[in-house]
Amino acid sequence: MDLFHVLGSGARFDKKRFNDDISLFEPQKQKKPVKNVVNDQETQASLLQEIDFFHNSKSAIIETLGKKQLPNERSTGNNEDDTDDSDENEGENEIVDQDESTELNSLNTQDNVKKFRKRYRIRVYGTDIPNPFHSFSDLHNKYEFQPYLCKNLDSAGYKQPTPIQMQAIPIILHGRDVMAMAPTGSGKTLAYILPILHDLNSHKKIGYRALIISPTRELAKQIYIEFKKMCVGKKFKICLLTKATAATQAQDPHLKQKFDILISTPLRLVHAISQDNIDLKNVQHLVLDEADKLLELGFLDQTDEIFAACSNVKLQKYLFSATLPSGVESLANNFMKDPIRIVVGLKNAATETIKQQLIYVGEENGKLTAIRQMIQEGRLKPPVLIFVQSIERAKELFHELIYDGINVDVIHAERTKAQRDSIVLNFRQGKIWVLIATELMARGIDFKGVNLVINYDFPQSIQSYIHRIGRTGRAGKSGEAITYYTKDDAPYLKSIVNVMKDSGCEVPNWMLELKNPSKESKQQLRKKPIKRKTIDTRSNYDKKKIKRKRYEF
Ligand SMILES: Nc1ncnc2c1ncn2[C@@H]1O[C@H](COP(=O)(O)OP(=O)(O)OP(=O)(O)O)[C@@H](O)[C@H]1O
Repeated sequence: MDLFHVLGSGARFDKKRFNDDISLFEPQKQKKPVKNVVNDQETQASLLQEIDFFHNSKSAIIETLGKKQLPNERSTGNNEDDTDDSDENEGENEIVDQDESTELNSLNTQDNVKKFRKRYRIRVYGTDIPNPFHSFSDLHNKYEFQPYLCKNLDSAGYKQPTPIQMQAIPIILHGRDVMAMAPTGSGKTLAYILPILHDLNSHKKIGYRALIISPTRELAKQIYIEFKKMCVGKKFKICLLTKATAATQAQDPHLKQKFDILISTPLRLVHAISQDNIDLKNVQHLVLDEADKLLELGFLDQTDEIFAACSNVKLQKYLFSATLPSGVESLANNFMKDPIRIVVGLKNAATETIKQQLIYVGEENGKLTAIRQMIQEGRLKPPVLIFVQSIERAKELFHELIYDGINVDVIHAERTKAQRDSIVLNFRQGKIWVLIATELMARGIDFKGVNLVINYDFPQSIQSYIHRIGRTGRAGKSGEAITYYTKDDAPYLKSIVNVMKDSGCEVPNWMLELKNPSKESKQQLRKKPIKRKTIDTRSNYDKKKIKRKRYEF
């Protein structure tokens, strides 16, 4: 049976209309190369030069500096840069001539290091900053990475490090705290996994030595899988803290010593700490993935408790996110030790491979009309992620779209864990074409092939916008994001317009001339979403008719 039939069972499809999409799920056909959304050739060439981190380009092997000459590799100067936020994005578009690249890759002078960073749009702030590295083979040559790591990188198809990896890995290896901000889908996970595994060296029976905190269990699971992938050939013991694994460790105190790495959400971990089921005193590496989320009011107390439980004097802390607002950075400075800040690309900006659009839909029901039009015209190219602002609205939208003959599902915090796991898996495998989601799915989740993100409901903050649309356009691929707005959303439009402009999207002049929303109104929106009309476009007669029809089958 062809894969399309298996995946589409139970749904009504117009095979003619969705012919292009069906071919996506046919394994025997070679996928067409993804077209870059940037049309202008010159812009495309320069963008590719900057953002093509995932390209399998030929790399000049860095000159081997012999065995661990760690101190000599550092920059000699102090703060390479230390401007306030408004100036941080200046000079972003300067690109280093490609001819210079081979020379730069040797990174043997501070001038080359500076140019190298500029080329990869890496900015660093702090004192005594270690140099970046250029290719994964440098990790073996310079830092004596064990062969199993190089082998696993190769098996995963990771040929070239991404800019955040180039800079964060050496900094962590030099024992420093890090605050790292890099675009969505740019490989931040691997940027901390590799140096942690290298430093842990091998399995030891002394209890947890690395701890990774993630705001959602879906992301925690994804991180766990990535760790596992990089550990093949090594006997590290990794624990993804769940109700079940916490209970087992509670029953058998010896298990506390068995694991090297712990991955958890804050609430689950705080509960385990309070029950005395987890001992974090040997933790040397603490990662806050999606750090700005974990340092928001809702999570702050829990994060604080976790910090208190990590009492090892040698503890290194790492904050990673695509967005780190200035307030969060100041807060972080209070608990980090002489941290180095890394910013890749523009600060708090969207990934440049995403084509972003703002669409005015008038009233609330204009949104469904717009989606239905896309379905009818065959423009809704799966896989598609649709974000709404509440669980209630996710359910409502699901009950509308389920009757539109598309393979749709919905994910939110009220679904059971088993349902959530199976939805994520089915969406990854292409069994679900359109997934309606709440903010739960906005951060970190790596669905590689998402073609389109629709912000059905206007996001409540810039950070939310950047993370939501960042579910597409990952790992150098192109993607599309559409944000619907109504009259009620109009006062906040300019915030999104600014992000679009900064990430190189074309924006009409009238939008650029809009007024920025005030700080107060932004704060208000962040706290409370706009009140919206229920999503319900069908008459009772239609609903009964549809129900009857389904019953007849
Ligand atoms: N060096 C590399 N070469 C090729 N692909 C890579 C490399 N590093 C990571 N990837 C892939 O890039 C994708 C995105 O990585 P990751 O999920 O770590 O992004 P991220 O920066 O954490 O994004 P987000 O901010 O959305 O959490 C993943 O599919 C990962 O496997």
